[in-house]
Amino acid sequence: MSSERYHQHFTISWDQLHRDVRQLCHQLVERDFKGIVAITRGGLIPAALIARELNIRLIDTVCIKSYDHMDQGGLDIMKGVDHDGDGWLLVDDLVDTGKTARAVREMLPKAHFVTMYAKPEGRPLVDQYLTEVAQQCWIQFPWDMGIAYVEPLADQLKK
Ligand SMILES: O=P(O)(O)OC[C@H]1O[C@H](OP(=O)(O)OP(=O)(O)O)[C@H](O)[C@@H]1O
Ligand SMILES: O=c1[nH]c(=O)c2nc[nH]c2[nH]1
Ligand SMILES: [Mg+2]
Repeated sequence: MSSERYHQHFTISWDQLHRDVRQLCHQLVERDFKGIVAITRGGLIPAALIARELNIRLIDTVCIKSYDHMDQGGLDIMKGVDHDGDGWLLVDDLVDTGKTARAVREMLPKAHFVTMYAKPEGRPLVDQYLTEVAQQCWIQFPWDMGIAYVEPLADQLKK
């Protein structure tokens, strides 16, 4: 699937992400997890912050790739885990079409699956998420951005 389906950007700063993780953790803190399984690479960042909030030290990964920037290709699963997820917290940054989530759910059917952000197509595949984002929005994460100079509007208009 190609990038043409994304018509808007939903930009998330490091501050916003950190606040969102803490908010999601309020809904998780009463539960007792054996550990976290992070879905690389996007899930690693929220997983590290969640681990700090919930005081979890045991962290494993499912290593999987679906997108080349905005273009979705075939799923490439490089590493799985050797259990069904019972008692584990499964973390990804977002669910979009649900293709990644579906594959990981098959591997870990008993895990409690959370994402920070969820688009409508993929939302039914996760147990919990914090914020819903429109399907046509590309979520722009802070690790994919940098601080850059922006020309004053008046100068831009002179061109
Ligand atoms: O619901 P889907 O349509 O499957 O999309 C969601 C997945 O896509 C992104 O990962 P990506 O494959 O881009 O790899 P990355 O985490 O290494 O950036 C994102 O981190 C999710 O894992
Ligand atoms: O950074 C990202 N933003 C998105 O909206 C998205 N959807 C799938 N994969 C994604 N990666
Ligand atoms: Mg990912």
